[in-house]
Amino acid sequence: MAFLWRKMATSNPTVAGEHDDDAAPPFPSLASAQRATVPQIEIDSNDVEYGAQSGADKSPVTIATELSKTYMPPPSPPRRQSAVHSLSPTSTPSTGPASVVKSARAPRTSQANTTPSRSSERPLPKFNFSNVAPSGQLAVPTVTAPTTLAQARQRREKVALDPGFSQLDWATLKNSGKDLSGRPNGVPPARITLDELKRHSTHEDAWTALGGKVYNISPYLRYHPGGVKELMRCAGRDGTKLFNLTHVWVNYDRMLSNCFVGYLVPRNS
Ligand code: HEM
Repeated sequence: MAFLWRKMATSNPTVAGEHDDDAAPPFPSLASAQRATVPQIEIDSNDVEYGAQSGADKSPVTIATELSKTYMPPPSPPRRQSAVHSLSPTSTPSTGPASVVKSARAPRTSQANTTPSRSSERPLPKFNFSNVAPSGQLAVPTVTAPTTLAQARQRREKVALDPGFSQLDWATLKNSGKDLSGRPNGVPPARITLDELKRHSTHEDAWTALGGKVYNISPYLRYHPGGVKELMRCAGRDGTKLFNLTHVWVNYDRMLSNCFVGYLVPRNS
């Protein structure tokens, strides 16, 4: 190794010019600080081996290559021209911070026209129409019309209640504590037969039996979300089955507590 250095460092330029094999590598230069710091170790060339190959047998090109590997040139200073800068091909590179910010700005329209990566020039992604209905609308499940009378009856009709007759209004009226049963004050709940029940089947005087209890439903008629007509279907009779078929989840006993008239009893009791 040292032999090679000595050979290169002390070689006569004239001779080197004549014998290019002895030319020093272009870097570092002969007067460089790197060369000055290289330890000068006196080693006989016969003691130096590069693997199985002796240093004396190596070509100058190989030697220069290996030396340049040992002492690589310092990296070049980082350039201020970033990748963002390449978006603006006409701007000149600068090293100041302000220029960095400037170079990071989006290109002007005239300049951007020369940039092929603009989103407006990119081809639109292909849309998959397989999940679109033939009509052009999204294939959302549609509501099918009832096919049987039973289905039509099961579908509930929305009834527009008159102002002041909402469920909240009914709750307010009920919670007022007013007796809505129609019974004279102080009269205890009656024992009502089916014959008696049948005699109360008009809008102004409508009774129905639900779960063995008879209620005066006339005050509730206009509050019923299902409408007066539907509610009147159970007037003057036992409406338990019809009620449960319609909306078994409704707590009728609490809703109609003020409308309680009496208990339904067998005909001959
Ligand atoms: C006196 C007993 C009854 C009471 C206290 C009552 C009360 C109610 C209440 C609170 C609702 C709203 C429930 C909900 O939307 O989930 C309702 C809805 C309804 N009720 Fe009644 N109901 C009675 C009897 C009946 C009867 C006998 C029928 C007819 C057979 C009927 C037909 C309906 C219908 C069709 C709706 C649906 C209204 C809608 O969805 O807008 N109800 N009822």
